Amino acid sequence: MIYTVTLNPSIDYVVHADNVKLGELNYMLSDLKLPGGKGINVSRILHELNTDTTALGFIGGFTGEFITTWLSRDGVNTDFVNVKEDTRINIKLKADAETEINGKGPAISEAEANQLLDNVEKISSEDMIVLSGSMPPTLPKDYYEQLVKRIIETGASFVIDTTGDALKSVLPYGPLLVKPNLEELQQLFNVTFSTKEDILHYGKQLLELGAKNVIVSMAGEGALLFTEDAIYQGISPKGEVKNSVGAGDSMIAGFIGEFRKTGDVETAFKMGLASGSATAFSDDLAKKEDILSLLDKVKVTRI
Ligand SMILES: Nc1ncnc2c1ncn2[C@@H]1O[C@H](COP(=O)(O)OP(=O)(O)OP(=O)(O)O)[C@@H](O)[C@H]1O
Ligand SMILES: O=P(O)(O)OC[C@@]1(O)O[C@H](CO)[C@@H](O)[C@@H]1O
Repeated sequence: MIYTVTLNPSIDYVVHADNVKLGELNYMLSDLKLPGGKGINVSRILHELNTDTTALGFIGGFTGEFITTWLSRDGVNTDFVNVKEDTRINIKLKADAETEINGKGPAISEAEANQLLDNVEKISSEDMIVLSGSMPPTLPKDYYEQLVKRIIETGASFVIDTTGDALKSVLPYGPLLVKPNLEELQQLFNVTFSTKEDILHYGKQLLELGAKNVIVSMAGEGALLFTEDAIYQGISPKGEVKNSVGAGDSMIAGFIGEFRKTGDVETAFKMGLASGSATAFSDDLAKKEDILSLLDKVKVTRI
């Protein structure tokens, strides 16, 4: 089983509008409400690719109910800790450019936080767990590290997709995969990249700090995969971008789902690239047939 943990799920409110003017009344062209949050997106794609998955995390209120109803209707297993306050709503504005306004998230009580820590202890050494996204503000700063310590004790492997100190603090525990995008990698090391060599240097740094595999995702420019043996460059197919929200999560799902089946990083990377692009080319997350149809168009070379 691949578990995912979303500490801060969301309803993603996708709004299409033309010529948005701040300070004036604007009308939407169309809108769409989707279940969101990085781990939930990973579970949705894993399920789409017929991999067993259960989404864990905190869920609350009418917004939380929207998410659980949607996931159960789609057949995605969940085992959330119910919290008192409402799950957040994140705005994804599609106008001339893509603009995102993410909520902070609900307050999580100590008892609720402890319940999730206890729940992750129940997974087995055969399982894998993906920890993704931001933390609601009331959780202790070291909450990801607390989770990882419990996971390590079970013998399960873990993947983490978060940013800043929370990511840095768990690298020594040996995550199977981390996947910063370019901006997140620059922020992590407080640097600005000017050459490809810079990206290669800091990607390798993440391996040195403890990650077993690193993907640096670069949106339409594809991605780089760093393993202990080699570095691979992945080129994404071109297409019409409809909604790139969740492209990174889809990439993680494609990679780990395939890696668990084949143990082969190159095949897994291809599935990750195809899944990321297929989501960028869809309004919602990608469908299985879209992912598979892009597989032949993805190029991976060892550099
Ligand atoms: N415009 C695009 N065209 C083709 N493929 C894309 C595009 N945007 C994203 N992808 C694919 O998805 C992968 C992940 O995208 P990206 O680097 O934007 O991740 P991210 O910043 O983590 O995204 P998000 O936070 O929205 O999930 C890319 O490496 C690429 O394979
Ligand atoms: O605020 P976070 O937790 O960093 O990111 C949350 C989020 O932007 O990430 C997903 C896309 O990756 C969306 O479904 C969701 O709205």
